[in-house]
Amino acid sequence: MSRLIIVSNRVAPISEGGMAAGGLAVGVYDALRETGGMWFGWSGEVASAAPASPKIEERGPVTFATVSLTRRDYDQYYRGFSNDTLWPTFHYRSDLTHYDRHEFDGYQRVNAWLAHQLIPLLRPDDVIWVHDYHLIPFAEALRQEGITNRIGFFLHIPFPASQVLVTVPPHDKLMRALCCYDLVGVQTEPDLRALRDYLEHEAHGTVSADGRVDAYGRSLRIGAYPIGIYPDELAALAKEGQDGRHLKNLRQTMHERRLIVSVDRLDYSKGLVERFRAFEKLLEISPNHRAQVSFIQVAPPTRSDIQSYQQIRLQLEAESGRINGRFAEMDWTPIRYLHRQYERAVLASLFREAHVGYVTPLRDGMNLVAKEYVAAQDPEDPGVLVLSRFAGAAQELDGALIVNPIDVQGMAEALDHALGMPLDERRARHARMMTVLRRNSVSVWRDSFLRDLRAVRQ
Ligand SMILES: O=P(O)(O)OC[C@H]1O[C@H](O[C@H]2O[C@H](CO)[C@@H](O)[C@H](O)[C@H]2O)[C@H](O)[C@@H](O)[C@@H]1O
Ligand SMILES: O=c1ccn([C@@H]2O[C@H](COP(=O)(O)OP(=O)(O)O)[C@@H](O)[C@H]2O)c(=O)[nH]1
Repeated sequence: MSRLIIVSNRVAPISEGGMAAGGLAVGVYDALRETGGMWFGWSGEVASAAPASPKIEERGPVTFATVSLTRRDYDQYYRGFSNDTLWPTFHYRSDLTHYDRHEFDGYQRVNAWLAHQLIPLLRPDDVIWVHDYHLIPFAEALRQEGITNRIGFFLHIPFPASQVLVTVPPHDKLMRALCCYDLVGVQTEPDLRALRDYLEHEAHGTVSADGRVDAYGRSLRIGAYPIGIYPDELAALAKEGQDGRHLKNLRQTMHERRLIVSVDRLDYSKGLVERFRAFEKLLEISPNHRAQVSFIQVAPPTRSDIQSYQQIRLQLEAESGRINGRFAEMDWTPIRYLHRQYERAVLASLFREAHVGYVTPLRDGMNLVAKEYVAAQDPEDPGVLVLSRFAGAAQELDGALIVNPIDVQGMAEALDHALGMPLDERRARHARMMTVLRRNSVSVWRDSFLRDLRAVRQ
């Protein structure tokens, strides 16, 4: 079998037990540790000069090849065009999008430089799988250097509607570059419909019913491949943590109260402010929950050098302070807002302890937390997932209470419904979702994408 080369901007921490840095790193690492192969990407470091070649480290069956970025590259490629232009637009927040042509030039330059760094490590039959919006031009850059290997691309974030995508000034260049891949995967059917729409109506290409595309003079395939988790591993992790220090401390402070839990990077796409207001609304409309329910929001910092992320942090701090000031009692704090990162094992046990998993992004490619919450539950006495219809996970998790994340009243009612749901119904919903999670595990995601990629030129 040919070697697998994974390319992504964010690479999982190399040290054992290191912190996960978001869903891409978690999902890709789970997929790669079974097959083995090489993972190439940014080391997460900003250095004064670009390295001459990647740093190579072995960890079990995975070889990590990482490079640092210069400050200019980081500013233009990562902070600028990737996270201040593409991220907000692809999450339908054109109001937060900034565009600077120099940043786009930097984005292309860094893609070409990264491709150049990878080339000496490649073998002719390697299969290359590139991940996410930071690296749309990566295959084009490899092709320009004569690389003919199979190259696939997976987009972890939503693919936006054409009329939103065309607000990015160089949308045509981006989509032309995207068509240099052999296979382009997105998370869900709605993402696939949006991609197909752009290719047919903006690029004037053709797309067949089974996903064959002819556009910009190139032939490729497109498909939907929802990323998953290992639900049984996660369940075991959650169970193991039940006697751990974190949970013991938590139980002592809860005094038998019910628990609602949310975990998200502190990102404006995650709908945190509306979520806090819906919890406030719950306390307003159902006074019986006052002093009986606590809400824990874990929200580790992310991309904090971007203004829109600084603003969401200030807004959330103000909201949690205001709501706690309004409802708190001497021995009860309604919202516990934790602006820090936790290990996945700790989160898994916290999920199992929670009566409600409260996952309400305004837009999200998938949202692995929603899947992890379900997997962590005790099947005999499971909690209830309240899930935004705009998370990719909502396409699969039909046992959740599906909400519109801007409908504060609707979310408060869903929380009330979840807190009062009878055991039989909770068990039935949970069992249904576990079946889906097992069927669409992370290995199924990896294997179906790679099967299609290996088949493209046969
Ligand atoms: O690398 P960062 O800038 O620190 O951000 C973390 C990651 O965030 C995004 O994750 C996405 O991938 C998940 C797994 O497929 C998916 O569940 C989630 O909906 C996405 O938001 C981003 O796409 C990654 O590139 C980042 O590494
Ligand atoms: O403090 C934290 C917060 C999150 N996560 C993990 O980071 C991933 C977040 O992925 P998701 O798809 O939900 O969102 P993303 O951050 O990728 O947008 C999940 O596996 C979480 O368990 C973690 O390990 N520690």
